[in-house]
This record gives sequence, C-alpha cells and structure tokens, in this order.
Amino acid sequence: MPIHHIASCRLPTRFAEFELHGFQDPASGHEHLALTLGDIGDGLPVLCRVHSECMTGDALFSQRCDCGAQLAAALERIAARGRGVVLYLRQEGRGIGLMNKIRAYGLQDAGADTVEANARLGFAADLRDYAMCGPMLAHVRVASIELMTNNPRKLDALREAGVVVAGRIGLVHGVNPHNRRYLATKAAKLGHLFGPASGIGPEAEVLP
Ligand SMILES: Nc1nc2c(ncn2[C@@H]2O[C@H](COP(=O)(O)OP(=O)(O)OP(=O)(O)O)[C@@H](O)[C@H]2O)c(=O)[nH]1
Ligand SMILES: [Zn+2]
Repeated sequence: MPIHHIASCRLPTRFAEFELHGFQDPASGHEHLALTLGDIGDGLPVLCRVHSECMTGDALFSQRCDCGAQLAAALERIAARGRGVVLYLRQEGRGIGLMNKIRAYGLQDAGADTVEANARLGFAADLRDYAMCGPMLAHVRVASIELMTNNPRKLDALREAGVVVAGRIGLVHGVNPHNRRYLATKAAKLGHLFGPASGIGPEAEVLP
C-alpha cells in the first residue's frame, strides 16, 4: 500500500525532543504520524509503540481506558533509552471512528461491554488495519521493532503486514477503578495480556 510522507519537523515534548513525521494514506485520506528519537537506522531492533488514536484518552484525560497512560509511558521509555519510534495511527475507536466510539460508550454506560457494544452497532470487535506501518517504518529507516503492547494479536497483524517484530514488551499503565472492567474484557475477549501482578485477566495472580 503506498503511503505518502508529507512533512517532518522537530517536536520538543516533556519527555524528549522527537522528530515528527506526517504521512497521508491516499486511499483513506487518513493522516498518520511517526515520532522518532535517536539513531534508529542502524539495523538493530528499535523500541516501538504502535498507538491507535484515542481522542478521549490521549487528549481529554479519560479514565475509561488506558490509552493516555500507555502513550505517556511509551514516550518516557523511549526517551530513557534515547532511541525509539511511536507510530500514531488515526484509527479511532479500533477503527469505528470517534462518533461511533461515543455511541459504543453510551451502550457501555447502559451495561454492555466493549465487544458487545461494537456488535450492537454492527461492527466487528476490532477493525484496525496495520498495512501503513511497514512503509512508515521503512521511511524512518527502522528495520525491526521491539513492540510495546499487551495485545499479542497486534504482533500477528504487524507481522502479517510485513513488519519484522523482534519481540514484545508489556505496557501495563493507567489501571484505575473506571477501566478495570474494560481491561478485564480485553483480557477475556480480545486476548490482551496484563501480567500476573496486574490483577487483570487469566494470568493474574490468585491472591490468598
Ligand atoms: N470501539 C471501541 N474502541 C475503543 C473502546 N475503548 C477504547 N477504544 C479504542 O481502542 C483503541 C486502543 O485499543 P486497545 O484495545 O485499548 O489496545 P491495543 O492497541 O489493542 O493494545 P495495546 O497495544 O496493549 O494498547 C483506540 O483506538 C481507542 O480509541 C471501546 O470501548 N470501543
Ligand atoms: Zn483509549
């Protein structure tokens, strides 16, 4: 799939000064971003976050999900290493869009879980596509990635899209009373791994 690089600039943040690269997918019109730091073109695996847009969590401090905390933690870890890349993909609401995500949240307020709400709106649980990631990583000269994610299916999807994934690093952040049920549903229905210490999902420690 062709993806067009549009422009790049410096992006100073509270974590580090990144390079920001803007891309456009001509087929969908979606604009995607890559934030890069350090020498990532040396052929060695690069610490990477493939982050799906979450307006409510990333920009509006929502505690319904873990997205904002995961994004901050990923940037912090990359800054600590002095080397890495974040792909910020404009696939809001796992691909159903912001208005439909708000509809889905309304259904969740009335008792549905995240997967049931999507189904009631006529959508599959996850409509995301990762085809743009290979060309975006190639543009910033990343040969392979160590992916920060709790979602093993994201690893499979990226590999199917031709990305070389050297390994997975868990990214459990932002667990709070408002998103515990949501995270438990992701563990039960979407295969997410939160680790034994999280208290969430089948690998959670059974406390005496
Ligand atoms: N449809 C829908 N999308 C949601 C909901 N909550 C969060 N999202 C979206 O889900 C996407 C993030 O996906 P997650 O399932 O949280 O996590 P992931 O990217 O699969 O896995 P990680 O890499 O571990 O974060 C973002 O695009 C959010 O906007 C929800 O209840 N319904
Ligand atoms: Zn979110």
